[in-house]
Amino acid sequence: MLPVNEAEAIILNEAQPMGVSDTEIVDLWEAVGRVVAVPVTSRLDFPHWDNSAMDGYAVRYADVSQCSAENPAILDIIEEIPAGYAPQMAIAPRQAARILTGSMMPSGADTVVMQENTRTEGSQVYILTAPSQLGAFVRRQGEYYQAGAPLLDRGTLLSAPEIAVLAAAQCVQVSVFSQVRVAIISTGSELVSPDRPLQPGQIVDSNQYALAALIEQAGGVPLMLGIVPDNPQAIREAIAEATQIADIILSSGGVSVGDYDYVDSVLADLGAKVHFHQVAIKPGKPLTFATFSQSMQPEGRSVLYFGLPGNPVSALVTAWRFVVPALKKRSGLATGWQPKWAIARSRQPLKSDGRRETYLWGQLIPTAQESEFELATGSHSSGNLINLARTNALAVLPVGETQVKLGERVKVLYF
Ligand SMILES: Nc1nc2c(c(=O)[nH]1)N[C@H]1C(S)=C(S)[C@@H](COP(=O)(O)OP(=O)(O)OC[C@H]3O[C@@H](n4cnc5c(N)ncnc54)[C@H](O)[C@@H]3O)O[C@H]1N2
Ligand code: MOO
Ligand SMILES: [Mg+2]
Repeated sequence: MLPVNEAEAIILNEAQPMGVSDTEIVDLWEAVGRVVAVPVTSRLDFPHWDNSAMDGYAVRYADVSQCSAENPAILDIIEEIPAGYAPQMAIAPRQAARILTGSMMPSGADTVVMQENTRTEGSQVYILTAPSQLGAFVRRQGEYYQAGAPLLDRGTLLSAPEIAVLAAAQCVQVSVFSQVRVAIISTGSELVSPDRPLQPGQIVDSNQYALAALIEQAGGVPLMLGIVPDNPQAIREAIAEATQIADIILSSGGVSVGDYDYVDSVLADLGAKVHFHQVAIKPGKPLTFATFSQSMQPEGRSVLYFGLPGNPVSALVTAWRFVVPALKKRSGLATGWQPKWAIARSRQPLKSDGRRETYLWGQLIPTAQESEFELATGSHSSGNLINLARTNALAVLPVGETQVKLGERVKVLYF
């Protein structure tokens, strides 16, 4: 059986990032969660002009550098500069302007004295403390960013901080990679959608919803293709349709050794390259990974096919472990697409048969010292999805390791 890290290497090698032909322009307010496709520069310096970092007085350093409370510098206030106002007058020797935080510096002035270090009398200001240096409390034009320099690189994920940067730079439209489209197919003649009454022997198709939610959270667009019965022709049609509309295809069920497990044979029929169909992972051993190369994909990329096992926990665990990193890499992210790992102390003893890399679900709990792992209570059967609720992490026991004792460290995959 293929070790997990080898399966991961095969998948990530096939998950080639989006390229120049997969880009679109979106408005800034629609750009959150998207990935920068064309590096962004701005024509504006940041700050846009010299401005004050304090409420106080704009002065000439030479006038105030020697002053003190006993020997104040006395300056004429010639103008008041509130925020949003362009100064009209130049500051000459022994003059100052009243200035407020963020306001534009007047010409002639080079330093700001904070209000707390001054006293005013009529139209004069007494500077009681010499500024620490020339330029004190002045935010210089271009100090943080100079027009034309790279602002955001290709592959940057746009979240609140990056959106703030783009807004400040007046980039109201941004070129981003298209979102990865992920077709989701549930195979199984026993399945009914959650809105249908359940007949004896039927099972609710929870995988379609679980996987769609996961794809959406990972930044992809789920295309819910519904339930397909265990019938080779129906499965073939569904997969063939999916290859025309999706970058990644997920099916669940029908990949084990049962009489009605048709996914692998249909993939072979459709000319897919099947890279593997079993991985030494628990849960999730019957996992098929294939690629379609004769597709509508630009730049020679292939459509990735994941035949996930039908058991609800197996489907979700294998999607977390293998599908999400592949989707994120495919989406064009330059960094941060890899699985996230932590080391945590286990609050319970953990057990495995040691034969497959074993994933136990629970919660990663950050503490001020060391993170801790709280195992979900109840059965860790791959059919029990009920205790998956409120979990955010999987503790991993490698092949050959049969236990982690209470309080020992364990490697954790977290989301
Ligand atoms: N003789 C063997 N039997 C099984 C093996 C094996 O190695 N030898 N592997 C077991 C393991 S491990 C798993 S996992 C399952 C995987 O089976 P399939 O991928 O073929 O899935 P199905 O047989 O179609 O279904 C399994 C189970 O999951 C339920 N299911 C399926 N789809 C959904 C869905 N969309 N939503 C909710 N639940 C779903 C299905 O009803 C079954 O209960 O095979 C073992 N057997
Ligand atoms: O490994 Mo299966 O995926 O346990 O239930
Ligand atoms: Mg089966």
